[in-house]
Amino acid sequence: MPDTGIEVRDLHKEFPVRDRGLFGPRTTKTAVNGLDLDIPAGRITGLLGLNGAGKTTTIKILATLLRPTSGTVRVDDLDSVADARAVRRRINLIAGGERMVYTRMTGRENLWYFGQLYDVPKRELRARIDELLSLVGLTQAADTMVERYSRGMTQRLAIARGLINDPAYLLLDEPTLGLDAPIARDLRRVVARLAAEGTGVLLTSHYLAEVEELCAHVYVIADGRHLAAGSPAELKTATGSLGTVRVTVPQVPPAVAEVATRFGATRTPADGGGEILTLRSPDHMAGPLAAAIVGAGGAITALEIKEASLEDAILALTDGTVPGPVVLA
Ligand SMILES: Nc1ncnc2c1ncn2[C@@H]1O[C@H](COP(=O)(O)OP(=O)(O)OP(=O)(O)O)[C@@H](O)[C@H]1O
Repeated sequence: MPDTGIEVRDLHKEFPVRDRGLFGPRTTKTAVNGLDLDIPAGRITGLLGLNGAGKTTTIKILATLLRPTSGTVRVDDLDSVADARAVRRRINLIAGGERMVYTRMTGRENLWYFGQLYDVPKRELRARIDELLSLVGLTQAADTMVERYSRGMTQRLAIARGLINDPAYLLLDEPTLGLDAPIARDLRRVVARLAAEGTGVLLTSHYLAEVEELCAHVYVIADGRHLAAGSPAELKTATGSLGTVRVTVPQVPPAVAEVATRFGATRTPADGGGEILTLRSPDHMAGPLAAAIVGAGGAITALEIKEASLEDAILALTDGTVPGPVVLA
């Protein structure tokens, strides 16, 4: 089967809801409103948006847990509604914060059970379970009932469960939610390695640093609609998100004050004496500012550059500062 990726076209999902409580009039809530997404093999694709933007609904449709109201999802050219069984073999879902394993079974029993659900051949399954338990650091706790696991251990088991069928496509909905920093870092490494080996990954996360570290391409959605797409760097450029350059100087003679004014830098007293000149600007302005200060006879005691973050870009997009949709090449 060719690895053509996951192709989402004009996806819509409406939920029937009742306004004003149980006996109110029936209406519909549109959670996903015409999305197009491409999740190719071997790439980590991000899906970002504020609370209620439609991310979880989209991921659940891709995982075949929900049926779309209209539109199509094709996984390696298989239709996710008509060929749902075959699609399920090729995908898996890891959702942080949701109970995805059985507490009245051991870790190993859980993986055995889910492996059988995915039709993993028994002789392969035994070896794969050992491999996955070791990968998520649960070898010692393999035969302990999950109800005795800590939250982090349960989440690690959910990660192993998500990999049990060696999925071609991995859907990650807040996968590091509630994980300790070292375990979250290990998970990011595993995900990066899987993608490098050809797995297609879709990631939603509120930790934008994680998205920035992992994702080659990011879709930003709001109210179930497309708002912007591109690499984290492209999104930052498109929204004009600025970094911060901070230069500490021991004193500000008139020529240096004039440089600060010319660059539009703000001046604040530094803790250990002197002043800090702060410039909100693209990162590449640090060099010219420092050179101008030295050229004006000033001295520099510290120089700090903070790059623009993806968080700034997403905030700019979702608070309406940048009128969407933003079109990138
Ligand atoms: N079963 C449902 N019935 C009615 N409305 C729903 C249902 N599931 C989701 N919604 C609504 O659809 C919209 C999208 O929800 P969804 O959970 O997909 O958003 P999200 O982007 O994942 O948000 P979050 O970041 O908070 O997880 C929300 O307004 C939500 O209230």
